[in-house]
Amino acid sequence: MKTISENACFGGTQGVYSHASAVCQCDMTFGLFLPAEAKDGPVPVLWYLSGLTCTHENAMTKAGAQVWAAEHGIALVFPDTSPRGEDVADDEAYDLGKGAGFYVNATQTPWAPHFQMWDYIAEELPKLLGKNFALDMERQGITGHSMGGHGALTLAMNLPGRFLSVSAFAPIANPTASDWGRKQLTAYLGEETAKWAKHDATLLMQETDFDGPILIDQGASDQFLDLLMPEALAGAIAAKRQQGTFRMQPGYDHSYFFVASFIEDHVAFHADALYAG
Ligand SMILES: N[C@@H](CCC(=O)N[C@@H](CS)C(=O)NCC(=O)O)C(=O)O
Repeated sequence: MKTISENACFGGTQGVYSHASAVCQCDMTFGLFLPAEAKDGPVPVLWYLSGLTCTHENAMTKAGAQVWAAEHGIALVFPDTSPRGEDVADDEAYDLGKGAGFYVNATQTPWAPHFQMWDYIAEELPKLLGKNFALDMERQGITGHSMGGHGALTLAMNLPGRFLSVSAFAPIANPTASDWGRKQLTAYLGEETAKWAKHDATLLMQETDFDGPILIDQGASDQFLDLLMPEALAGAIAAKRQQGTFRMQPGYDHSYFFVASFIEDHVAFHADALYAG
């Protein structure tokens, strides 16, 4: 693992690190905010998965999460959204290939050799983090924006027991029924739609064992609302009688100004779950 940068931040440290990823077969970069408390022992962890076109950097510099993480003594992880490098396949469209890994393990050509973002986030990066930093991996929460909200919800629901809480900002909520989903799931996983189901938060909600709290914020003026399909997930949450809060926020669009406006609530929501008991 290589340290790219470390900056003092709200009494803690905002770091950027890179490492050779065995599952993605390339070098991967991630951001990690450690609060001051990490100097004295392991602290709880909140994952932040980013959306289309993002690297590890967008949320780290634009969401304003560190001040609240410092207040609650929680670490923040900002992973990249896809494999990187010259030999990694890409597409001309911004919503496929680099910056658009969709948090799945690709099985199809030309994506399969590097696009293993599910295993990267679920397996490889947590092991690396637990080994190298003062993090309490028994106390993890996960959040994300747009494609990252989809990643956060599907990881939490597929890995019951791993995350004590899950939240999302404008998640891609029903990708198997949306052009933000069908295109990428076909490209990465193939045309057999049965293989897509574990990557759809709305479908998973009907059968999940995840019993932690869920918080979802959605901007009512989001320019991508029809692609995100929040009403499908809201309906599934209600139908399941899942513990959860869904908030439609009038006037807010899809940007980081929206994320930054509600990140305080999300960090506090996760802190409640991570410090409970
Ligand atoms: N490529 C499109 C959409 C990309 C987009 O809105 N990406 C969101 C996540 S889905 C984002 O966080 N972009 C990076 C940023 O705002 O820093 C555009 O540029 O309008």
